[in-house]
Amino acid sequence: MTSIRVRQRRRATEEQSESAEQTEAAEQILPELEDRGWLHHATAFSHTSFWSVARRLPHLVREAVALAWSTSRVDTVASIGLNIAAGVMTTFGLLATSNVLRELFASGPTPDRVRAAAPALVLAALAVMARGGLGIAAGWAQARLTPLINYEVELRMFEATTAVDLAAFDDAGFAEEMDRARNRGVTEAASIVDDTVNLITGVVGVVATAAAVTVIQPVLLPCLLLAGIPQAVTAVRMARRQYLAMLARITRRRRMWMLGTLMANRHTAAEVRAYQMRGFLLAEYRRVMSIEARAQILLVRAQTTTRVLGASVAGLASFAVYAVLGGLLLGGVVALAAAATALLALQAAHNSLGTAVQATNSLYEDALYYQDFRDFLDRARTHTRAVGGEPTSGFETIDLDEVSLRYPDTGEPAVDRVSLSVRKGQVVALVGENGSGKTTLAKLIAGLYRPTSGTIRWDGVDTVRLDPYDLGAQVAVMSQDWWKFPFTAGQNIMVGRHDRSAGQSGPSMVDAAESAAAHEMINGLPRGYETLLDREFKDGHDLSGGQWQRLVAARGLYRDARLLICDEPSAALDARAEHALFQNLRRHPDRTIVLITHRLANVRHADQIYVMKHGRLIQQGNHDQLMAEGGLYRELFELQASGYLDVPDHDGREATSGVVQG
Ligand SMILES: Nc1ncnc2c1ncn2[C@@H]1O[C@H](COP(=O)(O)OP(=O)(O)OP(=O)(O)O)[C@@H](O)[C@H]1O
Repeated sequence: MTSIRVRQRRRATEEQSESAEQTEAAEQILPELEDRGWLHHATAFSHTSFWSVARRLPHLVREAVALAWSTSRVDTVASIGLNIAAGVMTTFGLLATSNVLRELFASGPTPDRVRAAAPALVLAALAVMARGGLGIAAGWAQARLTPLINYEVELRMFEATTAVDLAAFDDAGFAEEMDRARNRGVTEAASIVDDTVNLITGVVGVVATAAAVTVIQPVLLPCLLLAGIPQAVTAVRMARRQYLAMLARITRRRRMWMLGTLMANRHTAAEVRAYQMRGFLLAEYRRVMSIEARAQILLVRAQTTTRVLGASVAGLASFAVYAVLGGLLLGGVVALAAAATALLALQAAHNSLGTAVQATNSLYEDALYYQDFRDFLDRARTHTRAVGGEPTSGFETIDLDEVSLRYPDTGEPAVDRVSLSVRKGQVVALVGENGSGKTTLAKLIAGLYRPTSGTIRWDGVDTVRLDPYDLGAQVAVMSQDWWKFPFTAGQNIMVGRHDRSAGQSGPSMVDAAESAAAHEMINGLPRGYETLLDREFKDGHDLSGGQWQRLVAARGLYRDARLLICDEPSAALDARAEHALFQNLRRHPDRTIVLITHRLANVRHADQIYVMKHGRLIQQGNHDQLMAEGGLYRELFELQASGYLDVPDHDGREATSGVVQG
């Protein structure tokens, strides 16, 4: 027992010192944790001042109504119309109440006064009932709108995120805006409609009460306004503070979210354990969390101060209103019945004003978030290629002329003034050391990136002028960093050309899987092609890295495109699967292959090999020419071949792997 306790104590002490050390280390090595949110949002502050939002209020209301209208006309009309009708009932109710009080405060025997007040009493009761019923019906229509709007806006969001150019995702600002738009912007769309309907309800209530008060005694009207001002100012100030704090905190929150994902994720679980990263990650999380908690506490303190000030001023204003009313009563300006109704009206107005102020406040705050969503859509539009352009159904030659690409916020171009030609039916290889720009160049050829300078032409036509959809349809990319799509095995292949029509040519799903040495493997799965490939779902299954890569190859082949980009297509494949894949990637008159691989045996028979270094093309030719020429290609090839020299194959022949053959 004692030894267990000693061990536990020792472990706790070790954990503490470990965590303290790691916190210290994390503070030293992670300068990116500095709060840089302000930098990305320098422009966002232009739309957070009170007046800029106030000016936009009518526009926001219009936008909210338009959004609701486009989602459900009936519910929009019902939400607004029924609330207005409820407001009219409020006026009727107050006027009827005023009549009741006037009759009751009149002189004469009590039974006569009660009898005289009875019709007005019935009217007042009916008005109250009607107002209640209309309010409930309006609430129902309003509640029906919410889910419809949510789906509509989410759809707009994903229409934008899937349409933008790949390059947009290399821009940190874009990713951050997308997060903001997704996290709050989308959800606030339904809220701004809700807020708008509530605002209309509140305003109608105030107008209805004001109308009743004007009829009863116009002198009391300014009292209504006086009572509401402090309430409104406080609410608006608090909303703005909250939003500004949110902007300042967003970088930290993203960091926390990312750390949280690393710590609670099946995909990272093995590495986190293998490298014993737990302490490091927890210390990191604790560090960001403590900064975040401090920021939240500061916000709450500032908001409480604002609230205390607002409540004090509101108390004084109420006192002033009652004093004015008392003075008017004593001065004989208003009658007792009118004063009593005015008190009821003030109470009703206070409630309606409360609703309107609260709704304006929420609208103000939600609109700031919703604006993020709108800003994101605008920004996404600038990253989206225009639809249309010259149609294309293939190419004889693709020419790159002095093509460069520099990623955002980077010093050196990843691809630097590269000129080359790729002809239909050729097998072209891109070779070079890590980071030399092969993948970037392949993505340029595939049209996934647009060059920052230089031109890419398909049969002499600048690709900028070609229809991007048509162009994309001619290209298949077996990417180096593929994603494990959580679909069935069959769907994982079919998404390669999910829109293939019945009459369209191309290999069947099984043919594609066979060509990529994936068919047997898929058949061995519990439900064959129907097996769901995600362990996070019931009956889900996972594959090994090499099995996944076979599936990725099958998807690329199923796409049956004119231009096939293979970026390290066999990095995870065993020798047999690699051989089978390269047998199927053999030369085809209608298909051009751009192959990137570090296994140089696979490029020996390529028609043209381009050697890259630091983004530049430094050598080109076929294998024999490049070997004869000497230089980087020969150096890399010989280095790799030397690994096999002492291991002749069992027939004593020269060792080669499955290569792209003619
Ligand atoms: N999305 C990106 N944003 C910024 N820089 C990038 C991005 N992708 C790649 N780079 C940089 O561009 C350069 C070329 O990268 P690329 O992936 O094209 O090289 P590669 O030759 O394919 O490397 P490897 O053999 O390791 O796959 C590298 O310096 C890399 O750090």
